[in-house]
Amino acid sequence: MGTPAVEVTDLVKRYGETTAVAGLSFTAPAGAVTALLGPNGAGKTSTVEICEGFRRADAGTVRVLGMDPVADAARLKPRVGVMLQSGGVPTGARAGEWLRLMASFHARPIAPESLLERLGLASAARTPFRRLSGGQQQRLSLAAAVIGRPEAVFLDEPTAGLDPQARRATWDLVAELRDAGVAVLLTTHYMEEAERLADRVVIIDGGRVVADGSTSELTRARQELRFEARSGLDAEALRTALPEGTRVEVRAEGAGGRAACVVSGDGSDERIGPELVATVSTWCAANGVDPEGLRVQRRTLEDVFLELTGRELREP
Ligand SMILES: Nc1ncnc2c1ncn2[C@@H]1O[C@H](COP(=O)(O)OP(=O)(O)OP(=O)(O)O)[C@@H](O)[C@H]1O
Repeated sequence: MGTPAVEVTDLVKRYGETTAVAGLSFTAPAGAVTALLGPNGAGKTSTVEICEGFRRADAGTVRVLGMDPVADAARLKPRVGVMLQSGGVPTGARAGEWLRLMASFHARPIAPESLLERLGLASAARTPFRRLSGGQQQRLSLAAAVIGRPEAVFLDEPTAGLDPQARRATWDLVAELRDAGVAVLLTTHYMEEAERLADRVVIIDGGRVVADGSTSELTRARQELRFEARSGLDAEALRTALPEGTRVEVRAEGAGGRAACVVSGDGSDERIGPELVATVSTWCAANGVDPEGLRVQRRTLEDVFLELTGRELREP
């Protein structure tokens, strides 16, 4: 692989007393989706806005397509697409007119009508920005970011608050950009979004990278056995019935006072075999536990985040 499309090294950003970004490094290659995943306030937007040239770093370096986002802004502009969390479209601009205007700035734009169609905005083409719904505004900002066929695209929370259909349309468009060789850098606090869409996930917490890799590298493709049960499940008793080193974790689940039980191996073996499933089932039967939804599944990025930071990725 050649020079990464985006290269962030030891980035620091402070706002007065707050250190939003505390020495962050990662790269985003061309032809790949790189997701900055982290809870609210982790420093994702600050990082992306520095890459976009909208904010200056206090320390560290950022290179986009080999250039400095601030010093080389004029040269970068036609080659980079930016979708801001706040929209960035004048409130009176009509959706279709705005996209046609954006297209006119580029040598080889995507046809505005086809983008409106793709993103479910065709019927809103004549509607002023301020009268669009939040989700429509977001999709218009996405369309404006990609219309010039950029080499690198920055998308800040591209699907926050979108309905499932609009989210899927966004994901399909992002996957197409990636397949066309574009470097896509997006921020998200949706674990599913990072898992489904990203080739590379950079998990950020408190302005630092806590993990970086593909989803399967981060989860180490490790399996877990999970089930739900009435609260009061005796995790210790279950543990003693299982092979030595097997981990049993019981997490309180909000609804109905039920508990989620997670059984995982000792780290030497990443798979959950049928013997272990049988032993857990037998123990449940003998102890009057109804293991609802008993299943073997791969560890999720949510689990990885919890393990690394001791906190949930999602806000309660
Ligand atoms: N302009 C600003 N002035 C002061 N503090 C700021 C400013 N922008 C961000 N912060 C603070 O910096 C920290 C990181 O914010 P940032 O928006 O970069 O995180 P984030 O991961 O993108 O979160 P979110 O998903 O909520 O946007 C937060 O504590 C935030 O309150």
